[in-house]
Amino acid sequence: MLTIEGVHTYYGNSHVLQGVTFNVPAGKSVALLGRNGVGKTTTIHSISGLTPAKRGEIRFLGKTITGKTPHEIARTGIGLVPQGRRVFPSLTIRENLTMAARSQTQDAPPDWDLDKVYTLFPVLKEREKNMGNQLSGGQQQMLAIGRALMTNPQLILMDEPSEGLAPSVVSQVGDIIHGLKKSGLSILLVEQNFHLACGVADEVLIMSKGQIVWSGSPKELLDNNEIQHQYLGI
Ligand SMILES: Nc1ncnc2c1ncn2[C@@H]1O[C@H](COP(=O)(O)OP(=O)(O)OP(=O)(O)O)[C@@H](O)[C@H]1O
Repeated sequence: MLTIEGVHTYYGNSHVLQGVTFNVPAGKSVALLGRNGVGKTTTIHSISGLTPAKRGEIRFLGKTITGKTPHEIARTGIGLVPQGRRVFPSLTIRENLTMAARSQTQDAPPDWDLDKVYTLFPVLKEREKNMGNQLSGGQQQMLAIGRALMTNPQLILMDEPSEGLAPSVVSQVGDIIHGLKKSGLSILLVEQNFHLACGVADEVLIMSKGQIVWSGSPKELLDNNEIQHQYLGI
């Protein structure tokens, strides 16, 4: 579904992604792990066009998306749940959601609409007139996920959804990700929370210094103390 091949991305002269290659198969969830600053967010931003790749190719559903604008890439069916949620603080919950609404094709009714997002996250319905900045961290995360779903994506990119959340809320986020997977969405998840990532992923990738240095199943990683220690500091 998503293919990343030999991607190199820079910030000015700083060569951050140094030949990143991996796939996200349709209907699967892939977790991208690694220490701080190795290039995980830059990978997400290269896919979504926010920090375009300088070399290499990114294909989605068989079409090249490298070189397209973030808006064009979103319209191909890639939803982004950004690091830090990026909820609009001075818009209501409802406005945060409806401003993202987009149907997949002009003729077909959208899979995700306000009602369906409210069914998934009833607390957002209860608080729909509240401003974005009046939500707890967990509720803001639900809003960020709901906003991405309103674009009717086929693939969702999630950048550290557990960041700054209490452990009970982190397990709720894990349940939400499981639910999204069940609904047929493909997921690329960047996480610092090793156990959350291993609990929801079909495949785990480890990044170090701008390259993928290990890949395997969550079980293979859980059984491999050396890799955990070397690349994740566990
Ligand atoms: N806007 C920017 N300008 C310059 N350098 C940047 C910028 N954003 C990130 N970097 C640098 O690029 C490298 C990779 O950063 P990136 O945010 O992709 O890492 P990460 O693996 O997501 O880390 P974290 O877990 O801390 O978010 C780091 O050295 C970082 O300092």
